[in-house]
Amino acid sequence: MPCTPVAPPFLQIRDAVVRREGRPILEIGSLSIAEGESICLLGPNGAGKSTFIQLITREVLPLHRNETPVLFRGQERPLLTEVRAALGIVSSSMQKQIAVHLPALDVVIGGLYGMLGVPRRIEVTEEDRRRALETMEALGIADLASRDVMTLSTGQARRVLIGRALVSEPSAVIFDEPCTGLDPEGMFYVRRCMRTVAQQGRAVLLVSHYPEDIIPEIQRVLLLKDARIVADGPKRQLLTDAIISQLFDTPLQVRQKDGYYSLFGKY
Ligand SMILES: Nc1ncnc2c1ncn2[C@@H]1O[C@H](COP(=O)(O)OP(=O)(O)OP(=O)(O)O)[C@@H](O)[C@H]1O
Repeated sequence: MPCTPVAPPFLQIRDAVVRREGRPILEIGSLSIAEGESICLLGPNGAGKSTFIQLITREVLPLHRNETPVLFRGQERPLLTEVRAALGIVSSSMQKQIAVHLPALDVVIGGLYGMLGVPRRIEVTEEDRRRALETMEALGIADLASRDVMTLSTGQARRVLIGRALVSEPSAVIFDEPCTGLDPEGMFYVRRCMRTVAQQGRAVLLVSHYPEDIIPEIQRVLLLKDARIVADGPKRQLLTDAIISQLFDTPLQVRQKDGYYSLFGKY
């Protein structure tokens, strides 16, 4: 009987160590994320979350090993263009880089060219516009298309950035602390957009300090503390008072309702 080839993991990490100023700031023994799998990397400030993202995007390199520490779809030396095409990225720091008056649609179109806006040398096609508008429609933000991005609220601009990350149809989207700086309305819509991304069949790779960001579509949680993944498993097993209090070194209570989690201080 012919056997169906098994797809290699989207990401495989083995003995990856990143050192800065003489100390490890990230050490991952073994980790595998399947194609299409959504996860949340949860941890306190300084745990190594940004370094983890940069390891995936290949902006930082781990120490040399005989066996390549980071494999992308089974490849030891993938083309950077291939990695970037597969990954969309949304981060709050990106928003600070938007310092020009542009229609929100142009920011989304910029995602087709790996830029924040449309580069001058590029002639935008009708097809580009159609794709960008369709992406904005899917996220429920088509009404923002002609708005000057500098005049949008932080929450609206964050959703435009999600559109920018999605327009090139990546298979996975990294959400780097997507709700930082947002009011409850902004958080509501950003989390709803994350759900749309997951429901489109794309992997959501969420990095956050807050269990509140973990949308129901994410089942697997990785807890990062002091540069190491200290736990990796289903959220219902890891999002407990004892484990989360230990992760943040703070007395905390975790509550779950309708598939969402919330944190409360045990004052
Ligand atoms: N280039 C660098 N040189 C020295 N130390 C660094 C460098 N980059 C990061 N670090 C340190 O490595 C640790 C992990 O940093 P990282 O930014 O990955 O953490 P994080 O979990 O993303 O933090 P936060 O939640 O505050 O964004 C921190 O202690 C940070 O100060």
